[in-house]
Amino acid sequence: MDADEGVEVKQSRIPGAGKGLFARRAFSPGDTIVAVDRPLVTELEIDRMLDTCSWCCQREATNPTERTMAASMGLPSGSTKIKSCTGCQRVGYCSKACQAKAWKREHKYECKIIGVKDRPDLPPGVRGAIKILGCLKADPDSEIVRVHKILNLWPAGDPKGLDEVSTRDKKKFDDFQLLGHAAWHYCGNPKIDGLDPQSISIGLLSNIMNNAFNLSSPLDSVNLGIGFDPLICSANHSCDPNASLAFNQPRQEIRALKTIKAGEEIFIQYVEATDPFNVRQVELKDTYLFTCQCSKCKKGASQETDRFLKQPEELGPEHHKLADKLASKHESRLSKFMVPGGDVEAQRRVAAMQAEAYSVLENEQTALDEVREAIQMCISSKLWSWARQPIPQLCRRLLALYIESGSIYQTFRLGIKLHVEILPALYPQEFYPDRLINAWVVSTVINVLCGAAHEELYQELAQGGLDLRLIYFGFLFYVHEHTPLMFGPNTPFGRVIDSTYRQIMAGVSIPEADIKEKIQATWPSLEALAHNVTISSL
Ligand SMILES: C[S@@+](CC[C@H](N)C(=O)[O-])C[C@H]1O[C@@H](n2cnc3c(N)ncnc32)[C@H](O)[C@@H]1O
Repeated sequence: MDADEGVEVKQSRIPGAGKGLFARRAFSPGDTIVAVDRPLVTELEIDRMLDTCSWCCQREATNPTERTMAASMGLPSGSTKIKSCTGCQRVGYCSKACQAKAWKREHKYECKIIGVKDRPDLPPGVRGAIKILGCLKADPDSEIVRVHKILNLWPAGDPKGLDEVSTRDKKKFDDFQLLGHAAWHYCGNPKIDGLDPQSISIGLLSNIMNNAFNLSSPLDSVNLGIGFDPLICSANHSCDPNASLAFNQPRQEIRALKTIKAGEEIFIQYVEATDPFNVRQVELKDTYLFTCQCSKCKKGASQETDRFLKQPEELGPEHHKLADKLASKHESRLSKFMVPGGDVEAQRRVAAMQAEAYSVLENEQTALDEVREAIQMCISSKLWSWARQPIPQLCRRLLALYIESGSIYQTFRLGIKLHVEILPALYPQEFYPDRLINAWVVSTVINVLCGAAHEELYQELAQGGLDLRLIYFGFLFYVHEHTPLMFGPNTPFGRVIDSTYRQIMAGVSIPEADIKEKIQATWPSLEALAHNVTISSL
């Protein structure tokens, strides 16, 4: 049975959620539920159009330091060369094969449009709509089915959907209308039998933009662009998802996180499912315009994700002044961060601290010190545990900033804390993408620490009972064992992990089982190291 024969689209059991994706057979954790060779629409961010392949979305590391580093690690970004299209010079490809596939499928419909001299770069949704309209204009008979599939999704597929967008977010609706018309206009106002141009242009744009998912690679921390596909996008959201998206450049998959029985609905997460109830609800409403009715949200703010270590009234008086100042700073959006339990004043104070921590997270340009201070503020209040959001997300941001600033030892320590203490508390599956990606990062950092330049540190850790080489094997085995379940073996990520594993194991004479036994023995030292990463030593 093909992967997408294992599912069907029908009415969701969540009230008001429209249609959803359902399993037609049972799936085990790690199984591929749906796979498409490439999402129907993949559009790069404007900043990525010249350094990333417009067909497979593989990025070229253009910065010389990053390129050397990526090449030494065997990462595709270290060997990729993007050549721009000689026609438009606005997009590029990593190979002739990708260019040929893109031309045949879509680029021939946009090349002249986006290539007009001095025309500003068009946003991803408009470029996606131009290509779809181009295909439809060139071949109405075969493309009409596909267009109907797109227009069948919420909001355009629901008689009240577009009205709802217009009522809930007029600005968004107006933007979609304008951009939809722009795409229609750029394509030469095609007339298509049976379809009203007005509704098809706004319908295409809104369905792409309302339902798009982010495209990123586990080997690259950069946001590449957006993807949209009628089948993948039929999956509804749950804050307790049983499946997850995996992008294998350009193959898009939905993989099972849990055991799924035949007949069960498939749910993915549109926003971070471990965020507190109010944060999830507001984000889903603001971005996707719906009130989440999933099984977890039905229980309100009473779940593990909402719990603090203490009641809001127990916030120490030394934090009151800061919290009151933050309450004024975040007054206009405090309701998004209101916390359960306690009296109103105490709730307000903790909500203000929560608002501050999330605003640091939301700002993509935040400096390293600000992220560290936000973590320190929450942990020192003794209300947040390390596994209570947004601490885990802030820790991952801090990790990325440590890497950027070349702080190898700090990256190593925080990466271990994430691996041992924080991520397992949030995501029970060992193959969960965030756990795998963190473990891969830690393994590469340990590899650097095992080099001659860090001999002193290596010896110091060895004296404390931590054999870094052994720990390196532990992380390598972990990623090698679990990557096939989330990303598959013959994929960009799977191939890098497998070739690293083979290269390393070729020079090892001790049987893998013996190494694993030794790794087991070092686990308590690793736990101690994770435990010793405190707010003062971050
Ligand atoms: C990507 S589409 C999913 C397919 C959609 N249900 C349909 O009928 O076309 C996203 C839309 O589905 C609905 N939806 C998804 N998850 C939901 C949930 N947990 N609760 C309520 N509505 C949901 C919302 O209208 C959302 O904007």
